[in-house]
Amino acid sequence: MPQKTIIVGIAGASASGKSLLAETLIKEFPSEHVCMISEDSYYKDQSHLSMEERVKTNYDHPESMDHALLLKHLNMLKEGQTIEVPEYDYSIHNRTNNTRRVEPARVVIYEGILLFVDPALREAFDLRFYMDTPLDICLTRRLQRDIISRGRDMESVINQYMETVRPMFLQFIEPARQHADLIIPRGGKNQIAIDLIKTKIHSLVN
Ligand SMILES: Nc1ncnc2c1ncn2[C@@H]1O[C@H](COP(=O)(O)OP(=O)(O)O)[C@@H](O)[C@H]1O
Ligand SMILES: Nc1ccn([C@@H]2O[C@H](COP(=O)(O)O)[C@@H](O)[C@H]2O)c(=O)n1
Repeated sequence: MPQKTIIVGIAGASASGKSLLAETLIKEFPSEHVCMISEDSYYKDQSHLSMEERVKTNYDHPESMDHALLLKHLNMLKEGQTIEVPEYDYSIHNRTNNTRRVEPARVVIYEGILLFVDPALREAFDLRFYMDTPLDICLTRRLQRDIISRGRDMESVINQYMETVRPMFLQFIEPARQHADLIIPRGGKNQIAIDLIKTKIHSLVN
């Protein structure tokens, strides 16, 4: 009988530590059995827009995501098929022409801000985790990260935060925490949460 694929979803505010938790979990399992996919890879294609227009997109609204493609790929992985995940480049606010090949794995960990908003998508996860990190810490981390790694300056990060990131967090992301199976405080370095999740995933896999 083919082995079941366990699909894990990690949601929470931007820079709340979702990627760090996913990366930490991956290290806890043999690499060939676990893979990680970021919801950000599924931002809608914006090739038809100018750079000036792309900057104005609300990247924290569910409409900015191609969740239909994400769900299609998720189901393909469940069926044992290989997928080509779009590669995203934050500096051009768009997908590149490249894709990343992801082979079927025993455990697939998705991380993203809006994973639990759409009912059809959130139901696809076997386990749902929500990172409960205070917003001031998220903003501080986001400022550092976006300036160092995503080609932004302080003014643009703060403007975007006030105009879309914070309002969309309050409207969509925070209300969706009610759908999580486990709320994780103190971010991706919470060793007790990591141990609990590891044990649960092991019990589902074996
Ligand atoms: N518990 C933590 N303590 C210190 N730094 C952290 C912690 N969690 C995340 N970070 C740092 O904050 C930044 C954002 O974390 P990340 O995991 O990328 O967030 P997300 O995926 O939720 O956007 C990264 O630079 C990461 O190294
Ligand atoms: N072109 C883009 C696309 C996305 N963002 C921001 O990324 C955040 C989600 O990614 P995390 O790793 O922080 O979870 C989201 O809050 C978007 O505002 C962007 O700035 N530019």
